[in-house]
Amino acid sequence: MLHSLLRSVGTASRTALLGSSAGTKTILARPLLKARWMSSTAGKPIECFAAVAWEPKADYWNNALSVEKVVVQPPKSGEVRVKVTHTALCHTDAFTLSGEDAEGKFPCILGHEAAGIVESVGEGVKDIEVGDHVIPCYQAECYPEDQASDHCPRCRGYRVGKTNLCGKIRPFTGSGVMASDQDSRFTAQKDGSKLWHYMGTSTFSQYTVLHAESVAKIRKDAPLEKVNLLGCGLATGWGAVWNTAKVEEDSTCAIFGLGAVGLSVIEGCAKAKAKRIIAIDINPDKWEDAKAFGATEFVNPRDFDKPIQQVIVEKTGGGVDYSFECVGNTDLMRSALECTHIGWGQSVIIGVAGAGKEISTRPFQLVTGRVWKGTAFGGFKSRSQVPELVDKYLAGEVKIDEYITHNRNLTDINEAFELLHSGKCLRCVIWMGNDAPEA
Ligand SMILES: NC(=O)c1ccc[n+]([C@@H]2O[C@H](COP(=O)([O-])OP(=O)(O)OC[C@H]3O[C@@H](n4cnc5c(N)ncnc54)[C@H](O)[C@@H]3O)[C@@H](O)[C@H]2O)c1
Ligand SMILES: [Zn+2]
Ligand SMILES: [Zn+2]
Repeated sequence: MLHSLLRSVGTASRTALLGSSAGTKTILARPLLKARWMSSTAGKPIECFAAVAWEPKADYWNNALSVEKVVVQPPKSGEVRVKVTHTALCHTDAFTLSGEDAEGKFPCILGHEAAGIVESVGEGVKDIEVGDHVIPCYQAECYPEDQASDHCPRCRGYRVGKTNLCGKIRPFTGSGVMASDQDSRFTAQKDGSKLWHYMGTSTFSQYTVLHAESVAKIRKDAPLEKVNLLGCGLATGWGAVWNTAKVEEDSTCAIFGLGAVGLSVIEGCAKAKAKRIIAIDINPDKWEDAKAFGATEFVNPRDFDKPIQQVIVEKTGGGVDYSFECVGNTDLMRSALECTHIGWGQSVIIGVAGAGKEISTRPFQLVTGRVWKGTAFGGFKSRSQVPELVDKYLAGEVKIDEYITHNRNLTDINEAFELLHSGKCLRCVIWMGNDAPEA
């Protein structure tokens, strides 16, 4: 895999990607060079390497991305150009790459779980400076002045605090463009083709352009190769427990799906001092991980010849207080709702289902007091709360390292998708300078 990919990148490009070509020295993150290259690249297009998704591919794990040179335009008004140092792969990237995502727009540069360093800022950007360490956030958060005017109705007036789903730039991030001119900042170097942005982040590129609303500034002592995971999966799982469900001490919880998201839900439940944490997965190999993150018991639906909701209701004497669907399977969403307790049970949907899929249950389930909820980015406000999560990690209050099962170079990103697909990988961190530690 690695070899065929390197072949497709080509020898000259490969040398450049590894940092020994003068033309691409911007790729290097050496602190001594930083001040010089930052001032020399500001205001100019940057040529660098990115993993381009030219078209959707149902078998996304099979060499779907092309690592090649792209040109990244300077940031325009209200934008920030960031040197991406590390990015992880999330199942949402795989989902879009597979063609299941109705919003997927190709060709594009995927990626949304990353960290990096600000290279330059566009006009009018107030609180972000060159050299700042940042986490790109696919769920943007507008500024207080937007909330005081008509710029963001979702964050205005009596609605303040009701949701983290700020809408100010969502129409643009959802359609692969930047807000100021509704255009892209990326082109392919080989033929000038336009490449669309993805989720307002596009972190599978050594440089990316972000709306200032999507940039969470973090402290400089945080290891970028770890905290990049706070850009999506872990924040989502913890937030589903703490912000969306608000799990209480002594409660009973069921978690369906034990990938990184499900495991972070388990960690969140353990931190909330839940008494019983039931981990559910069709892959029995997941039990050891689940236990390490705080699960108290494991259930494999394939061990039973009755519906899993019935199994859980019987096991808990009436149902769980909280359940979380972390797979993206609409049948499982129903099971997750129906295994909660009559009167107060709450089920939170986290998994992203394929385009056109619908959920169903008997209305009686809701009439009798169960609550069906969903969460995006765990309800966290990104710019203001991601830095707090970084603090929590550095204070030893939450895990990150334990979710990182693999590290790979950008040239090996297709292998990373293969690992993700195999179920053997929780999170694989891509080192964008091709300097991943030996596996
Ligand atoms: N709502 C959000 O903001 C948000 C954020 C990040 C990820 N997601 C979504 O969360 C989901 C999980 O992400 P992940 O990265 O942890 O994925 P993952 O693929 O690593 O984990 C999924 C797990 O579900 C298990 N599974 C599959 N089918 C099952 C079944 N029928 N019953 C029980 N278990 C089953 C798999 O064995 C695997 O362990 C994805 O759908 C992803 O797109 C949502
Ligand atoms: Zn807003
Ligand atoms: Zn994600």
